[in-house]
Amino acid sequence: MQASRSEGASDPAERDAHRPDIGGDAHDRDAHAHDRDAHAHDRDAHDRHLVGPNDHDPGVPDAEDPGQHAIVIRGLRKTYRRGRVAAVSDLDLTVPRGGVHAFLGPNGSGKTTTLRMLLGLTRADAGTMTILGTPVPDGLPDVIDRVGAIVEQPKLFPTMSGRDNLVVLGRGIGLPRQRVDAVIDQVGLGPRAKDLVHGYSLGMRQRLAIAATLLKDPEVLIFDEPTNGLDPAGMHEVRVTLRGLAEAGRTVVISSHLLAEVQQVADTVSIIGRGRLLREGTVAELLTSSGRVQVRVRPVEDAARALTDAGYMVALDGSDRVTVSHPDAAPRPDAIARTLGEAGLWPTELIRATPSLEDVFLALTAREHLTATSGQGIVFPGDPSGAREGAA
Ligand SMILES: Nc1ncnc2c1ncn2[C@@H]1O[C@H](COP(=O)(O)OP(=O)(O)OP(=O)(O)O)[C@@H](O)[C@H]1O
Repeated sequence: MQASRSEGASDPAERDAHRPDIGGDAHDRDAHAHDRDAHAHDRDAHDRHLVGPNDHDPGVPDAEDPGQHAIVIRGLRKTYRRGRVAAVSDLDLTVPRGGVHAFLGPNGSGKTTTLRMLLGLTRADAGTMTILGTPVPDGLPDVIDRVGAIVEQPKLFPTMSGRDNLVVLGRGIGLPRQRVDAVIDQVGLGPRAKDLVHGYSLGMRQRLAIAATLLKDPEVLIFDEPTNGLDPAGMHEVRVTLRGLAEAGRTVVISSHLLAEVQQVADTVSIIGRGRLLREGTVAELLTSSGRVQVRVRPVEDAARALTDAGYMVALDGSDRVTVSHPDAAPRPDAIARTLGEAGLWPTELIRATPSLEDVFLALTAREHLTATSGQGIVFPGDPSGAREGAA
């Protein structure tokens, strides 16, 4: 594994101390040190947990054979500040082999913590994790050469050329120079490879970091927020690079909260909120199953009742419109019209609305947040799961 600054540190305490940007204030670091102590006490119990494939969920194919997936996580948990901050709570995650998988969640939802646990950079409190079928963190030495990752800002030497940076890294792990040229080509840095890194744009630096992870030709690539801080051109460069890597047969896992960006590059997605899985599937499935129909009808309350009685979910926004969704599949306008007609109600307008990934994400994560903080049933316009509570 290359290119992540922390990965060279083998002692867990030292690795955590290198964490530059999360919980970075002194207060948090102290709290974190306490956490480490507390966790050291129950490491035996923890190690018993992290020994192999999930055995709680026998019906799920990956539970039977995690080897058929790039990454399988079950029941993963991590708390900080002596249990007061739950960063990850019983998280389940399945990343298929091949393609780009986006790991999505709002700020603070536990993405980085999850990736760090997966890579052995911080310890889980409970749960099982496998990479390419190998239980981690115990089996990391067996699988580490098949994984490349960037979870923190990689260290590049700005006064050296991009190529020389890679030569130094390659030499350190005994790779021939030809391998450096190959990875430069793979990320499209060729024409600028001999320029000094301090003249590189952020997008070029990120592609250089990605090139460094490719030196050992890994099957699985894990990038935490790879387009963070990039301008649209930089994002485009990185997106093209990620797509190219996936098309060459690798599994690329990216964490992100840039939804429009992800929609253009990902094949599969998992969305988390407050450390829990909210939804996973292909981008196409997620968008199709989240389709809605907007119906203009009066009186809206009667329409909402008729539709919820028929198994639909309905959100009201105070106008004469209802937004209708269904738990299993996108609702059909003709079926909605029939249901309303049977109740003696006549819609004046039915518009099929296809959500963006951002709509799906916002609906899922907003509901998660507000339900957790208020404990009330809430109607979110367009949020299928919240809608029934409000309309019923
Ligand atoms: N070392 C730490 N000490 C204390 N709390 C922490 C530490 N690391 C993370 N947390 C807390 O755990 C939660 C999850 O953080 P994490 O960084 O994993 O989320 P994230 O989804 O990656 O967020 P972002 O998108 O902002 O990077 C947050 O509440 C965060 O403040």
